[in-house]
Amino acid sequence: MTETFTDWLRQRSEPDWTAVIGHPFTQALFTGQVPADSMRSYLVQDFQFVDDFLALLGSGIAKADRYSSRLAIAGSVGVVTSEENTYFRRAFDALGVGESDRVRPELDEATVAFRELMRDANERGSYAEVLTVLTVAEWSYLEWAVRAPDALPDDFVHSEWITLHNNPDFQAWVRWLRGELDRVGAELDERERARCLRLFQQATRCELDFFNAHWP
Ligand SMILES: Cc1ncc(CO)c(N)n1
Repeated sequence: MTETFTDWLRQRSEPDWTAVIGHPFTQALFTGQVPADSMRSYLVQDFQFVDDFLALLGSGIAKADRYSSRLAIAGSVGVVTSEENTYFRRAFDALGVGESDRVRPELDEATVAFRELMRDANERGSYAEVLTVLTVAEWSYLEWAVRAPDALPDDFVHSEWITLHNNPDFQAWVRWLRGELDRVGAELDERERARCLRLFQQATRCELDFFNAHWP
């Protein structure tokens, strides 16, 4: 038996996990058929998600048990604050998103739930628990994005959201996150492993609710 900790977590988060990575929102994204209103509301909410996600990456850097791990997480901070940040700016310009919706939009229920989960992990979670939430967010996004066909939609708002989550660097980052959680998970006792599982399941549910909130 060579089931890794992250495989174990994912398998026990079905059927939600599979519902996330094959969500109709992502299928429509592949053909550029997410209606502009849905794409706008999704990205406005996601920009707020990314703010808390960035804070959680900071928490991971602080809690990591070694320098090489801090470096790996810091590399991802670089992407979120550069490529991904400029994507949001350009997409908001293209979609006509006003200043207040960029800075302080009214938050959906799904965004609030995810925010609370991330803030809790940030403030009270162990390194393993922080990694668990980061892993769900990144691994699930890689898994839907790798399902994209070779021919991407013309509109960069759609196509770049796919390629941001399906490129060699992002694949390597997710591979690192899983390996790191497998490494740290091997040291956990049963109670701590169970806490990670509950968090993994809750975060997966949050991902599903997040897509559902922007899909009819
Ligand atoms: C809701 C959500 N989950 C995961 C990601 C990937 O970090 C994202 N951008 N948004």
